[in-house]
Amino acid sequence: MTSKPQYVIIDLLKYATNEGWEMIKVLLIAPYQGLAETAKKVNIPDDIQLDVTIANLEEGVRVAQLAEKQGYELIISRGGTATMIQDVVSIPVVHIDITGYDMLRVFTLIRGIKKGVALVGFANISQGAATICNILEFDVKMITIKSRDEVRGHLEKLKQQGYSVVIGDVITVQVAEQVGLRGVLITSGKEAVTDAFEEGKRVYNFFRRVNNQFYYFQETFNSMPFPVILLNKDGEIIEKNLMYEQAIQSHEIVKSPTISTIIKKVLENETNQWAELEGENNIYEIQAFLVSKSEAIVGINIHSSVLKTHIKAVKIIGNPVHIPIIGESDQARRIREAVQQYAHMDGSVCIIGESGTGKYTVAQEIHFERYGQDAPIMVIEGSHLTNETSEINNIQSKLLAIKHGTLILRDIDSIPFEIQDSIQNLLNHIPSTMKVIVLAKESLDKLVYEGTFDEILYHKVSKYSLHLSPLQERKEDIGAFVDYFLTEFHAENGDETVGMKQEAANYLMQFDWLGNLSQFKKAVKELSMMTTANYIELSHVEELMSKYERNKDKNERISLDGTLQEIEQKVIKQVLQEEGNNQSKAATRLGINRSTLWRKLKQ
Ligand SMILES: Nc1ncnc2c1ncn2[C@@H]1O[C@H](COP(=O)(O)OP(=O)(O)OP(=O)(O)O)[C@@H](O)[C@H]1O
Repeated sequence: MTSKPQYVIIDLLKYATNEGWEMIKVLLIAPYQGLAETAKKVNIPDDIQLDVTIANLEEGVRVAQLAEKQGYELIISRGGTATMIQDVVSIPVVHIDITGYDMLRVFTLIRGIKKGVALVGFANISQGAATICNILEFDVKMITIKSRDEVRGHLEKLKQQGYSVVIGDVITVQVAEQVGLRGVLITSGKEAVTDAFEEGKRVYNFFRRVNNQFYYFQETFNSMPFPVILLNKDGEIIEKNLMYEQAIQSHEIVKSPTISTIIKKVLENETNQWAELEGENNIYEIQAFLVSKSEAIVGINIHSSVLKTHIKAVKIIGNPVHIPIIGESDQARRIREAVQQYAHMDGSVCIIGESGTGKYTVAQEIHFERYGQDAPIMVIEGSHLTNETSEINNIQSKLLAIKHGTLILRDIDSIPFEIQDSIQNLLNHIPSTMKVIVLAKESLDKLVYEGTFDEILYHKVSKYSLHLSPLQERKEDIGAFVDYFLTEFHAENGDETVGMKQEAANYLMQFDWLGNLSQFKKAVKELSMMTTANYIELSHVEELMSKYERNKDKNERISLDGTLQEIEQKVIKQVLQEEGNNQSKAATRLGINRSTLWRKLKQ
């Protein structure tokens, strides 16, 4: 036995048989010369193309790494060399076991030596050996090691105790020779090598099946038509698909604080999460899902990205929030009741009201009552929809991905007639678990009557309806809205303004607020900015409202739509209104006499 096996690469002995067969390319790395010789003598299965090389421990590892690169599909080796190899290669490694025959052989070899024999090896050797020694009544000291580093210490101690022969694996024999003991190697016989070939075939076939599956998953992952990344709990990328590499140049997505929040939420709640994420120039829509709870891995699909300058027709709100329905008016109470009722009923809801009356807010609240934050809201802006089929398809695929949540379709009354058909089709294929809420400024039945709204779509979207009154019909809520909006600005901007004097609020109530809550909220914001003290005073309101009136006067132009007679009617009515219905004054301004004015009014 050579203490340092020579480094023979790969083609030491070649046993290629059965060309053209689907052969498994196997390399046997023999830690000692005799094993290579044994391999020559066994029948190699037809489907194995075997090469044999001799290399021990570190050298064995180097050979194995090279072999993997050269296309070997399976490695067979023995003892510590096999264990070290399996830690560094990603092809299967089969161990040649030490069998009972091998033990018997070695004990028979040394049967003449009656004393001073020890066996040093890992448990797989020492336990079997102990049984055989007992049966044969051999006096052999058994030492079980857990690591090869222990070998030298044990052998030195054995030497001091007068032992002269040590049985063991390659490493034991090598060290024995170095410390001055006689080493006897437990060799592997033909049976063990034959068994290893059979085991190799079994392991290889299993490995190939698993590998194929992994390959299909890898291919699917890579060919997904949208970017996907897998992240660990610290937000580090552990896998990314090709689309991600091609489409997302910068790392703005992973660096965003939204990502760490969403990862935390997915891991805690074990549910999918949606979010919109703002990059430098783009807005990304992302869906996060749990990949592995135990390893804390979260996947992120990036569904779309649009330039910040582009107005989007679709948006997904992943974390809807609760917005209280403010006020003590009958209308406010009625809305609160309706929210409760509609949230727990299936079927579409149509919310109708002038611009800024709070339709979208009420729709969000219905969602929140129904799902809380457990499901997302998909918002479609009807006024931004175009009749591009890709847009409808995009909405459809997102809806299917969401499955569960609320679809809010804003401004349904402004969807062009030619797209209404596609919308109806979209709603027909919507998952039944989605709640549909549509918002309109005009009554849909009126539009159906006028022929500008599809009747089937109308029936589909308005199982229940809710009308919101303009702000001028619920002026008693103005005070509550002022307080609510001031609190909101306080939280957003750290405003010092904490309230409004009663006379200032009373003054606000005198106006019509044709833009309803949207306009009113803007006015309260402007007032809170004008105020340096804690309370908004009457003087602030007067100043702001006179500015509004001046602008209104400038903007109030009569529309030139209609026939000449209709335009004339509009002019007469406007002048009459401005002159406080005083017909003489109006006639003088219009340059006509009173009877002509009267006749024209009757037309
Ligand atoms: N109950 C409420 N509590 C607090 N704020 C509200 C409430 N209702 C409406 N608002 C605020 O008033 C503004 C207009 O509301 P919202 O967008 O819901 O109205 P809308 O009728 O959907 O408007 P539009 O028809 O113009 O789309 C928003 O800024 C919203 O935050």
